[in-house]
Amino acid sequence: MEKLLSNGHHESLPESYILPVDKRPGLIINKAIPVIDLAAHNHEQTAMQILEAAKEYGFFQVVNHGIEEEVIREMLKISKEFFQLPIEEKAVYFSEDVTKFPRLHTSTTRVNKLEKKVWRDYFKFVCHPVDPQSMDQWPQRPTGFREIAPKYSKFARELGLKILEFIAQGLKLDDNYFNGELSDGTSIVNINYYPQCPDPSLALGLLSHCDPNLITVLLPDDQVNGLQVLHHGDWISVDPIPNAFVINVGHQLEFITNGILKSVEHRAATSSAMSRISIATFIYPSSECVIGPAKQLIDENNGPIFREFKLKEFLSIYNGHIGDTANIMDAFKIKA
Ligand SMILES: O=C(O)CCC(=O)C(=O)O
Ligand SMILES: [Fe+2]
Repeated sequence: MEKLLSNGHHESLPESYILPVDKRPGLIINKAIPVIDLAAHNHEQTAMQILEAAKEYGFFQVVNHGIEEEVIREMLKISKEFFQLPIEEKAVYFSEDVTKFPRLHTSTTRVNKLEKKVWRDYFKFVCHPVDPQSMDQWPQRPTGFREIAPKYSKFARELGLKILEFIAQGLKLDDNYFNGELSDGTSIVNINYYPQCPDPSLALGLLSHCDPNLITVLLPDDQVNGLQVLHHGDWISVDPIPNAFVINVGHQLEFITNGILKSVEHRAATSSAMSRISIATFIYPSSECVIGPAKQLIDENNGPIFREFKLKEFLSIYNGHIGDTANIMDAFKIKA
């Protein structure tokens, strides 16, 4: 079993985590992603705010989203406690098989062509559809994991679907446009754990990437920041707002909106003072559905810029070009 970071003691940064100079976290620009109040009365205005943020930044935070604070607090708590379990207890979830869920893993050199590691352990599980039989493979410890994790992820997924409804309204599509097969694939929750890092200036918790799915609902640690988003060539840091969620556009939403919404590069920096948790809920289209620009967004002045495909084809290209967004998008562009 590859050594988990979360059970090690790290006095200095091992060579295998030291990134080449151009990949290291550098200058951060003092800008912020938009914050959107989901309880505001004027729904049409909220839809427009979401649309503008998703076009300009590919990212925004949402407040007054309706998910109870207690659920959020408990999910962050059990997530931290999970990574603090003794290695023997966690080892049963560790697997090299990427198709296995739930699955615990750490960074590997395999995931990027740099042959460098990133400062992160993670635990992944499927939150939709929930198969009651597979639940007995879920962690029994920390206490409450089996109750809190499904409850939290159901709410997080519903929040994602609600945002998709606003996006559909903003784009003048049918309100239910994203319901059904476009959002009904396997949803995955990824609990990221970034231990205290001996030298955050030389390493990253996650390299720059865009998410492969439709839309992501991210609960960042409320104690320490780490998420950074690329905006017109500048890296900006997302400062956590207690109880807020960060929403980001995945590759599939960029394809379906014919490039109107942007899937934007982001990464996770580490901290020398504290470990950090983030919990990402990824909503995916179903594996059978044909993905491509919405017909309603195409006219004689706006031709389709992406071709149609199925998720399996996308994922094989995405996984073969991890972090190389230009090449991934290019594989689906219609050439003039
Ligand atoms: O840790 C974070 O804030 C970012 C996580 C992320 O980008 C991901 O899991 O895809
Ligand atoms: Fe991501």
